[in-house]
Amino acid sequence: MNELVVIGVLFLAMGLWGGLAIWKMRRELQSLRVLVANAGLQSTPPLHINKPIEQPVIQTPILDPTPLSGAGSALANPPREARILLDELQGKGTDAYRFPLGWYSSFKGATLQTAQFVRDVNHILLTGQSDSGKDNAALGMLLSLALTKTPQQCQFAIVDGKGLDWLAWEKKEHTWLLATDPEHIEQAMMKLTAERQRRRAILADAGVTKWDKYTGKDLPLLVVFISELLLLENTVGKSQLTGWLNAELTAARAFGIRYIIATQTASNFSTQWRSQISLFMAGFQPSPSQDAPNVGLTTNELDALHVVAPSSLPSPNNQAGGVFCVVQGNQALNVRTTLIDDRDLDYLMECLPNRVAPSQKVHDDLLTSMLAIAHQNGVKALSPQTEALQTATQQLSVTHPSEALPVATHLVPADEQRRILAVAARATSRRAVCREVYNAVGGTGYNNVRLVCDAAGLLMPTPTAMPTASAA
Ligand SMILES: Nc1ncnc2c1ncn2[C@@H]1O[C@H](COP(=O)(O)OP(=O)(O)OP(=O)(O)O)[C@@H](O)[C@H]1O
Repeated sequence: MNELVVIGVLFLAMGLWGGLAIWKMRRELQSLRVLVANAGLQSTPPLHINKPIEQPVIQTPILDPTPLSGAGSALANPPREARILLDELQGKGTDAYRFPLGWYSSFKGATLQTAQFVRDVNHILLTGQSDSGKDNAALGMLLSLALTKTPQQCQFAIVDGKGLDWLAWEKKEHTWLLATDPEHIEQAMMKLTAERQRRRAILADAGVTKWDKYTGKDLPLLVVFISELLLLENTVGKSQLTGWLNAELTAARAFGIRYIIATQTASNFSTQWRSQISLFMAGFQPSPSQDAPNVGLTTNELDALHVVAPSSLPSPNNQAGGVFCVVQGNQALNVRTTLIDDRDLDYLMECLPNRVAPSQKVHDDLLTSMLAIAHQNGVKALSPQTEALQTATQQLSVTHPSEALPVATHLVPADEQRRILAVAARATSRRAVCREVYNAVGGTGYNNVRLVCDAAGLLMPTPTAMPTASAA
C-alpha cells in the first residue's frame, strides 16, 4: 500500500515538473519573439537617403496568427507597422523586385505572401468595391519597392485622378510620372506609349530582345499604377482604351514595364487585355457574378481551391478592409494587407530621396563626370570651383544653346561636341550616338557623349515627372 502511495507521489511530482518545464519553455519562446521583433523594428529602413525626423512608436511587436472570421487564411490583425512588413520582405530577399501582397495564417504562424516582378509576375489586376483597400495595397507595393530599390533600379508612373492621395510622390526621385488630374490622363497614356517605344529602340540598339537581358544601367523597371481604370475610359472612350491596354500590356513586359491596374470591378471591360494579367488581387464584391471577371476563376473553382471568393469575403463596411483573394495561375490564397497609416507613411516618404532640380542635376552630373575624367588623367584633387566647371556651367546658361557649345572645349573638343549634338538630335539612345561618333560603345567616347547630352538635355535617361494639378 505504502509503495503504491510512493509511486503515486512520484508520478504526481514528475507531472508537475514536466508542466513547469513546458511553461518555462513557452515563456522563454515568448520573450525571444519579443526580442526578435524589437530587434527588427529598431533597425533603420533599408535606404537612408534622407534623415527622418522622428521614428513612429511601435505598438504591437508580436505577430498574431489568428485568421479573420469568414476570410479564409487572411489575418484578423496583420502587423500595422510598415517596418515589420519591410523587415519580413527583406528577410525573403529583394533581388528580383520582390513586393508584398499580404499576410495569412499558416502552420508557421503569421506569414507574409510576396511576389516578384522579375521571372514571376507580369501585370496585376487589383479590384474590389469602394473602400476595400486597393490604394493601400498598391501603396504597400510601391513603398516597399522604393525602399529596397534605388531610383536607378525602379521608377513609378502613377496615374490617379481620384484625389490627392499620391501628391507626396511628386517630389520623389523614384517618380517618373505623376498624373493626379483627370486632364493629364490622356497625356500620361501617350507618354507611357512613347516610353515603351523608346525602350524598344534602346534594346534593339543594344542587340537584346528583352529588358531582363539588358545590362545597361539606364533602364530601370517602370511600375505603372493606374488607380481607377474607369477614369481612363471616361477620358479617351471605351474603344481607344481597349486598344491602348491591348497594345501596352502585351508589349510592356519585354521592355521592363509592369502595370498594376486598379478598378472597382473589371467585369465591364474588354476581356482581351485581361489575358495579359498574371496576378489577380480581388477584394470584396457584392455578387458571385463578379468573381470570375476579377480573378479569372469561377466561384466553384475558388471553392475547390479552399479559398474564400471575393463575393463571400466580409464586407469592408464591416471593419474588414484590406482583405483580398489573390490568384496566380491555379494557386489562390486569402491575405490581408498591412494598413499604412499617415504617421508611418510620412516617416517612410521622408526616407525616400527627393528629385534634384534639373539644373542642379546637370551641375552635379557634370561635376561627377569631370571628377571621373580628372581621376582617369591622374589629377589628384579637383575643386568644384575649378575653371573647367565654371566655364562649363556658364556655357550651360547661354540663351541660344544651338549657337553655343554645351561643355568646355578642353573637356570635349568643339568638333566632337558639334558631331555629338547633330547625331543626338536624330538618334534614339546615347549608346547609338557613341557608336556613330566614336565607333565604340563605352570608355572616353561614351563619357563625352554623356557630358554633352546631359548639358544639352538630350536623350536624358530619366524623363521628368508630368506636371500635376498643383504645378499646372
Ligand atoms: N489592411 C487594412 N486593414 C484595415 N483597414 C484597411 C486596410 N486597408 C484599407 N483599410 C481601410 O479601408 C479604407 C479605404 O482604403 P483604400 O482607400 O485603400 O480603399 P480603395 O479600395 O482604394 O477605395 P476607393 O475605391 O473608394 O478609392 C482605409 O482608409 C482604411 O480605413
